[in-house]
Amino acid sequence: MQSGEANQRIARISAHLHPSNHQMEESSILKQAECRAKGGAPGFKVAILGAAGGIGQPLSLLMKMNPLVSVLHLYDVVNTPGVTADISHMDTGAVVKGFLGQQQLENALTGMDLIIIPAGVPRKPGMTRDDLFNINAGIVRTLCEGIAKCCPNAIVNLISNPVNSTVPIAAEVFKKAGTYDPKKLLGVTMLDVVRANTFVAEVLGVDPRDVDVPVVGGHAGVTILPLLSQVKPPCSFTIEETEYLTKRIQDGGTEVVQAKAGAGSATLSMAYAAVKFADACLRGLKGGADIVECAFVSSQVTELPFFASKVRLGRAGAEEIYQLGPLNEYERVGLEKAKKELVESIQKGISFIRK
Ligand SMILES: NC(=O)c1ccc[n+]([C@@H]2O[C@H](COP(=O)([O-])OP(=O)(O)OC[C@H]3O[C@@H](n4cnc5c(N)ncnc54)[C@H](O)[C@@H]3O)[C@@H](O)[C@H]2O)c1
Ligand SMILES: O=C(O)C[C@H](O)C(=O)O
Repeated sequence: MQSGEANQRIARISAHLHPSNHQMEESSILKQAECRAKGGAPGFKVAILGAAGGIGQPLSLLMKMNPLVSVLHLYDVVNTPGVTADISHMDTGAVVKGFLGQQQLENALTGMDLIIIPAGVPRKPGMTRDDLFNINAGIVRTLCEGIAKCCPNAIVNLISNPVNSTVPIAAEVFKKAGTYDPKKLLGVTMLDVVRANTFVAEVLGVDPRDVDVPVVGGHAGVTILPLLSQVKPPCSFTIEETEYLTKRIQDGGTEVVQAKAGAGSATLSMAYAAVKFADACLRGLKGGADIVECAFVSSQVTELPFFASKVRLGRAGAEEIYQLGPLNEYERVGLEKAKKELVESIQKGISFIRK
């Protein structure tokens, strides 16, 4: 080998092993990923925005393991070189590519089928999710402006809190850009369902994988409304069990925030829930039948413009939104409380963009 050629090779390997933030675009990691992506296995292209965070990292890991994903774009304003280098070594099919900072957002988004957004600050003890509004509303707006421009047909899974307001914010951004498709904007409430399945299974003494609890309304405190009268397999609860379960499911996020004592909110169970939901969206995109999950979507199930309920996921996104079904008296009272808070959170999100 000529010495010039050898030096170039060494330089390439060195860039691969030690990509600095500034080298993100040029590093050989990304060049290799591009090469493989061209000839890669068929599958969906997924971007995670906020990929270096507490949720973002385990979510990126789990999406790299998903056989439906062929290309995985990891975007954040910090630390994506390290996360990308690390995850790209996993011997699974998806080709991983990292993007750092606002100037690389458009490249991160272009061509994507599904965007998952866990970007934003988490709660500390004593805070409500609404206390995150001032910071996270602006982050979600910027990211959604990018989506409207670069991948207006992508399905969006929005995790950033307060979901009851960030989903209306995203809808308004898309409306303003003329790209809004209500079927494709889904607020992720899957963690409430995951928790509800777990806690109900504990009370019943059964395997949580055999339990299905619909959780409707929204994603904050009393807006989280588990429909315990509709649990599958059919079962009944005493009033004490109903009160215990409803409160535990509604306060599940706070339980984790307090246990983490200032170090953030749920990340690992959230990454699990986000992947469960994203996988359902991808199976829907692929044309799978009978894929039904709960999500916070544009809705006519109640008089509110957005509401979480069971939706059927298909090629177009949330293709069908199911009615709530028969509620008992306890749930009817809970529904009224949920709607009272939801209407304000939704309006706050809408006003943030329309103001
Ligand atoms: N929907 C749910 O069920 C649910 C569950 C848990 C957490 N959350 C919410 O998810 C969000 C993230 O939580 P976390 O624990 O991962 O927080 P985190 O602080 O650990 O990570 C957030 C990441 O977002 C990144 N970020 C900040 N601004 C950004 C921008 N403009 N563009 C791209 N990335 C940006 C940060 O750099 C960071 O890496 C919080 O708002 C939290 O409340 C929602
Ligand atoms: O509770 C939080 O702040 C995070 C998230 O919404 C959750 O439910 O865990």
